[in-house]
Amino acid sequence: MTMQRLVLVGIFIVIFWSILNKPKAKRAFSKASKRHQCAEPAAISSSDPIFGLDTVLQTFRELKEHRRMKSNLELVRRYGHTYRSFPFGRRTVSTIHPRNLQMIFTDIDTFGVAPLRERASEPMIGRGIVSSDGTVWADARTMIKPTFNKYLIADRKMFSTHVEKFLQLLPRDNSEVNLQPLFDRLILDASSEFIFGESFNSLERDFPEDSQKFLESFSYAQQGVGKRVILGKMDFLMLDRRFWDSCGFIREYTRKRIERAIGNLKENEPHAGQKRYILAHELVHATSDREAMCDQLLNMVFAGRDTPAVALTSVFFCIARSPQTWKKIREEVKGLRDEDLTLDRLKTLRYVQNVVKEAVVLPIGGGHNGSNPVYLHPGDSVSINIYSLHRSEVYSPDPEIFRPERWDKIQTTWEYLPFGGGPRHCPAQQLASFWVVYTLVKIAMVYQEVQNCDPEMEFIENLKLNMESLNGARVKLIVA
Ligand code: HEM
Repeated sequence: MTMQRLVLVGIFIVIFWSILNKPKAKRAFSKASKRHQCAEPAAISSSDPIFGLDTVLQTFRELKEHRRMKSNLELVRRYGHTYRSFPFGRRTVSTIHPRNLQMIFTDIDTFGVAPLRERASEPMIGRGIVSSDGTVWADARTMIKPTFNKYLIADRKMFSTHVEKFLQLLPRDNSEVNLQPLFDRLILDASSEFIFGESFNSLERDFPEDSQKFLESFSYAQQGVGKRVILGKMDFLMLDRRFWDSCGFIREYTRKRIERAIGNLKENEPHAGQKRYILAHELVHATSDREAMCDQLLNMVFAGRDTPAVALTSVFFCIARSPQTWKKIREEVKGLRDEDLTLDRLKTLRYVQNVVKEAVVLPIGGGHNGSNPVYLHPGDSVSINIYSLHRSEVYSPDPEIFRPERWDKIQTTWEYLPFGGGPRHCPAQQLASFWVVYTLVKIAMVYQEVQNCDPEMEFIENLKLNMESLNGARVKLIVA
């Protein structure tokens, strides 16, 4: 038999086998579905029920018009807490029901992140704690988690140095300032020092050009990864040279930083029991593979470069529209001295903590009862929308109003997940919360009033991978 014939026979067998097996698989699923008394969730209306191209195009349109999250919330209000759609013909079940969330966040062997994240983000951050499942994730998690706690205890002073530089850049003449780019720089400097051992020094006047280029490339590539997640296997449709150039630059720059960090390893030997916890140095003990190190460190930058800055900007966006809140914060921080600002002391500032909870991801959500289970097929996408979860009216009657006092009464479990949950919850939760609360308190110790300067009162979303305020937080800070 010729080679051509062999190939044709092969193709024929594969097609025949899949036709034969499809009804079998379907039957197995429908049997299992019946056994569990499953029912299909509502399907969102679509003019293309096979390929769902209208759903995909609508997603891109909503992203461009800065209303993707708002539209998601509208879908929840129209279809309920769980519904399905078919972008590119792939069955996607979206849910915000706390019982479903508990299962999804806890059972990480069944609900992996790699099928969605690994392919989309590989050109930028390779494989690591954020993008992968299985042993790649488990090894990285085991190595990284203790570093966060040790670092938090040992090196709190480092953060206060960056905050002092940040405070120097705030106007003292009651003029308008957009806090967003300044928060971005603060968090970039703090997180780069923790990750590489040397800060990118973006708060200094002479912000090095290559650090600046790294930052720009990182933001651009992050947006590209967001688009690639939506496109899935159709990512070849994203013809964007700048995305690939940005990824190339980011990786090259990180390799150089790793070499420098390794060069500085000796200087970081503990002096009198004092040790600085630097992630790159911890990694050197775990692996000698430079590309694996590059992947792990970039995964960390991906997760931590701007998340606390986004939280701080949201806090000030809300405070600027709520003068009462600032008065109460000032009342609570009255009399505090710099040396009081320890992790434990900051945890006792109940009102300040409530403000952060309320603003980081506004109010909270809750579940509808009595719905049937949903049967999931292998390969289905399961999508969780934390924005909609935290705005569900069932748990709290006025979810869109900024009201930190609600946290005096609310106890949450799987209804409030700003740091995720289960085995993959954010390992930097304590550190990031400390950075946010510390910065807020330091500003409140200097300024007696925060006035809004933004003519737009509504929050307009800017969805990159995180959601941030499109207009930042434009305020006047009035010196006490
Ligand atoms: C207010 C700031 C922050 C928020 C709200 C936040 C939130 C989250 C959330 C929701 C997740 C789970 C994501 C998912 O798997 O879908 C996560 C994971 C993660 N975060 Fe954070 N994060 C913050 C700051 C940071 C910082 C500063 C770092 C590092 C310096 C960091 C490192 C990580 C890592 C490595 C993961 C992946 C954990 C894993 O998959 O095992 N985060 N974070």
